[in-house]
Amino acid sequence: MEFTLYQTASSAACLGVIAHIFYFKHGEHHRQAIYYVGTAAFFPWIASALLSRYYGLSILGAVTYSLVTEWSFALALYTSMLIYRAFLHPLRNYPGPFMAKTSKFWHSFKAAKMHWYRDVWDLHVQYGEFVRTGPNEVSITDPQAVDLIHGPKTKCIKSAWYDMAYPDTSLQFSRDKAEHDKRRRVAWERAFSAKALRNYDDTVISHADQLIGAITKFNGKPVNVAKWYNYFTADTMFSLGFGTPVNMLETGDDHWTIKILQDGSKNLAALGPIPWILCILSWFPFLAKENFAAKYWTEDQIRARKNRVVEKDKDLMAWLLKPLEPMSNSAKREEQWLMSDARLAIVAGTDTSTAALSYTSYHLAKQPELTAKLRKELIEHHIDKDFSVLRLQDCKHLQSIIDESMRLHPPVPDGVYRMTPPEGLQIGEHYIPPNVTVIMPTYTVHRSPKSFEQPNEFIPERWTSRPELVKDKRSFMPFNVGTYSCVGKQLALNEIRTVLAKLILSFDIAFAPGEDGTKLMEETEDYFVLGLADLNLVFTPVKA
Ligand code: HEM
Repeated sequence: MEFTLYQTASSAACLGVIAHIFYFKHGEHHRQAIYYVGTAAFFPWIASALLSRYYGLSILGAVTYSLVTEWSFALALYTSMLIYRAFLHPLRNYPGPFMAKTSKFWHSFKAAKMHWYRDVWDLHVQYGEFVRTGPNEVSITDPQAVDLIHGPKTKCIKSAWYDMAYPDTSLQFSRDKAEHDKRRRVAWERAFSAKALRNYDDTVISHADQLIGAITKFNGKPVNVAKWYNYFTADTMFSLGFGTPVNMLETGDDHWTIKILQDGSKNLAALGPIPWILCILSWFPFLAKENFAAKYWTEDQIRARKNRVVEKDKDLMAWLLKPLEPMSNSAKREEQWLMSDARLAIVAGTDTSTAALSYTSYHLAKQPELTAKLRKELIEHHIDKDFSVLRLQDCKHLQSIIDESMRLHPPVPDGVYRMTPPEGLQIGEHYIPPNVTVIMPTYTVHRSPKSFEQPNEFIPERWTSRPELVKDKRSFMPFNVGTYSCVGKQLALNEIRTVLAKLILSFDIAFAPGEDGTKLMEETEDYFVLGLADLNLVFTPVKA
């Protein structure tokens, strides 16, 4: 061999630095991660075979040269990357924990503890409104960033986080703006038009009545509402999504698919910050056997729904099955959109509304006088005599209590990940360079003293008679705002208002003995949506 081991290692190390500076430092690489890992796994053995065949090295010598080459390359590449991220990166002057600047593993490690939104809150208390939470990521609580990042005219797009299901896609996970806007227009917005929503009222009301029936049967004994609200939202979303409920309200038990979907979301919480790992794992479906079982089960339900005649436009699936225009020329791709959007409806529409209902009920139990006030309002609007989902939206106090609960406890507390456009983003005095992930952490934004007076206090009147307590309304965004905002918002509000109105008209609501809501506040898990801890309440029938 003409080169010494030392010369080989030095050359490989130089190549590693060059690879970082001229290739890996630019653009996105997570989708190709499987090829890099494959190359790293096979390179030493192929190189060893070539070296022993053409350079006459012994097997041991060839393997040594190959491994030294690979490891020197990798070590230099990672060292170059770490030095760049820590000291030379355009975000180097943004404050944040040192470990966060060097690797997303730091975020992943923290997120695995399932309290990420509170960790981010602590970071903002320590570092201010702009915090570097990753090598290429800034978390922002400044209200003037809302329009720039999320508003209708924003040039920001969805970040690499949305590739966690790649190559599978759905409305929420589509990163291609034109494709996303088309899918939203041809299917989802029609499914949630004011007219379409009225067709879902009967389903919402009938599941709400089932819930009230189930709670009545508890006869004053404690009810874990976090669980029962989840039965309601899941049954409603399965009824609207697939045209048939999963009967959780009837059996009083979790359906296995809901449990798997929730467990799957938990695993994604820890790995979501590192999309390249998820892209690699997607090549090994046997690692997520249960998730695939749930996926195939939901796909069977959709096929069954396709063959079932349902009263005209009575469910959401009716609209997903007949988009205004196809998304592509391929029938296989159309089928993929249908399947993933139907799954999205279930995931997006259950845990979120469950959280909103549970936290609002927590506040009702904490301040019993609120229930009496709301009951009076409902009676004034004749909701007790002539129940109407539509007219519930005129009940301003009810809405203020829902809004104030969602302000203090947003069901998607982490916020959503966006990427700055090629020209970067100027937010006041702060310039964020191009292709940087930006996130507005909803929980922290909702409690910003810059936007709300007494930000940590539950004061529903800030949404009615005391508007001076809202200093910057842009900061209130539980459903997010702009092009990518929640398309199911009105359905969610209809569900939440209906259940609350029916409960308030039927029961007085109080904490169960030994309950004060601490568990809900302290032990609820954050995995992008919330995995709620128990909340035990007692419901006493209202005297006629
Ligand atoms: C209180 C309840 C709810 C809250 C707080 C909520 C919140 C959100 C948020 C913050 C987003 C943005 C996610 C992102 O950009 O990654 C979103 C998107 C979405 N939500 Fe909701 N949601 C709720 C209920 C629902 C319901 C009942 C549905 C019905 C299917 C639904 C369907 C969707 C869909 C399809 C998207 C994707 C929209 C898009 O990317 O264009 N959500 N939601």
